[in-house]
Amino acid sequence: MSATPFNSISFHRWNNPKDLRKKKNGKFLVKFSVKSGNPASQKSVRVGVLGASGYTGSEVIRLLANHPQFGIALLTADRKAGQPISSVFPHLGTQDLPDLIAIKDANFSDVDAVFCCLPHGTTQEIIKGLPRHLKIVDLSADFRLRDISEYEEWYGQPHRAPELQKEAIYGLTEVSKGEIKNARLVANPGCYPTSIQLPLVPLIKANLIEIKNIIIDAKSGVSGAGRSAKENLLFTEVTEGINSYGVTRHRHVPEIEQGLTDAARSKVTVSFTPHLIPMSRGMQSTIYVEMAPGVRIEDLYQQLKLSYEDEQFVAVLDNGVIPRSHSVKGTNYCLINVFPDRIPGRAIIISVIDNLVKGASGQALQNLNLIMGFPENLGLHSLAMFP
Ligand SMILES: NC(=O)C1=CN([C@@H]2O[C@H](COP(=O)(O)OP(=O)(O)OC[C@H]3O[C@@H](n4cnc5c(N)ncnc54)[C@H](OP(=O)(O)O)[C@@H]3O)[C@@H](O)[C@H]2O)C=CC1
Ligand SMILES: CC(=O)N[C@@H](CCC(=O)OP(=O)(O)O)C(=O)O
Repeated sequence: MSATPFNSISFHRWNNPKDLRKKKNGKFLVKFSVKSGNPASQKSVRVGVLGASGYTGSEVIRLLANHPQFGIALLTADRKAGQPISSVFPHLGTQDLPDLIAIKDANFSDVDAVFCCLPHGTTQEIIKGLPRHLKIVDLSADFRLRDISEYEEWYGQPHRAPELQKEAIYGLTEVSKGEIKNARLVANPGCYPTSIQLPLVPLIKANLIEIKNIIIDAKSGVSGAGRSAKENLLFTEVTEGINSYGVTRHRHVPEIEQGLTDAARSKVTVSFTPHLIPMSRGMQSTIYVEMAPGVRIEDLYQQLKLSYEDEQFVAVLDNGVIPRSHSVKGTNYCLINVFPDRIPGRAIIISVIDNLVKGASGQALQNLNLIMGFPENLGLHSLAMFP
């Protein structure tokens, strides 16, 4: 186990009422183990996090701190291999966690499942080399597109694991729960596609909106781009401004169209423009649609309410209430609402998520819960950090 900066400090845990009742020489005993967290030895499922030194990997670790069944047995990194996680992410230093190691040095025989939090492109090769007993939730884009020629077109490189692609289940939890439960390899959706498909899929399935002329204007916090250094992500480039990117050709377009086409059973195309905005996390998609003939805004609203009435993590807000990214910060929620456009027959849909939670690590945990046969909400109870 790693040495952390906290070792030298006297840390006290006060969370066990039984211990507070113990007395010695008339004084309460309140000093317990320095480290909290979830050593794998005390949990029923041993989990590895590949890419633990990145944003989504660290978010998986944060969420697992509250998980009653999943313990962390393995953490990997690339450039940061060899370091304790506390030196990469001091906020995780209170957890009793293994040090970061390179994937080539990992022993998977004591691991039941992995979260694969690695860059797309490299992930296919790495997953291809993992032992078959592992359940895998892949957060990258490498197994999301069923058609590998589409992958090659949008990601600019050949698919390196076409056989595994056939096995992968696209993990938009609320839409594919049944398949996810039986999956070995889940392709966790991208953050933009999550925020966009959750409102649109039920409306398209119910034939309430036209499948042409769908316009999506989306905005993401900067953590969406990962932790590695890039010029366009410097503070000076991002602060006090808004930057459109991927205009006309963002790689999430085929993923969004794949999900909407499945819902419509006929080809759907969308106009999609993402933007980088000066906040660390959070995402909003504002979606402009045409309602089908004779459909009213109340019909869209009622359909969404009905579709998600039994879902814990997707909520349709009260009539007229505008979803705000603040309300989902740090949580696995997607908040949605629909509004009548001033132009008759058109509607505006607003959907917000935290890109690192429902858009990545939270949904990944929701999916692994299902794969391992647990309630999907285990470890995902946190409320929003507001403001
Ligand atoms: N950020 C987000 O909001 C979302 C991200 N995703 C996807 O999730 C994946 C991870 O994203 P994110 O956490 O943001 O990325 P980061 O760049 O923050 O982290 C990448 C991680 O992968 C490791 N790594 C990089 N290259 C290699 C390699 N060749 N071999 C082994 N390990 C490697 C890094 O190690 P080291 O630090 O040591 O270099 C680091 O731990 C990506 O595919 C991303 O597209 C999906 C949805 C949302
Ligand atoms: C702000 C930002 O740069 N966001 C990323 C998307 C994050 C995500 O969902 O990435 P994956 O599809 O790789 O999983 C982007 O636009 O490429």
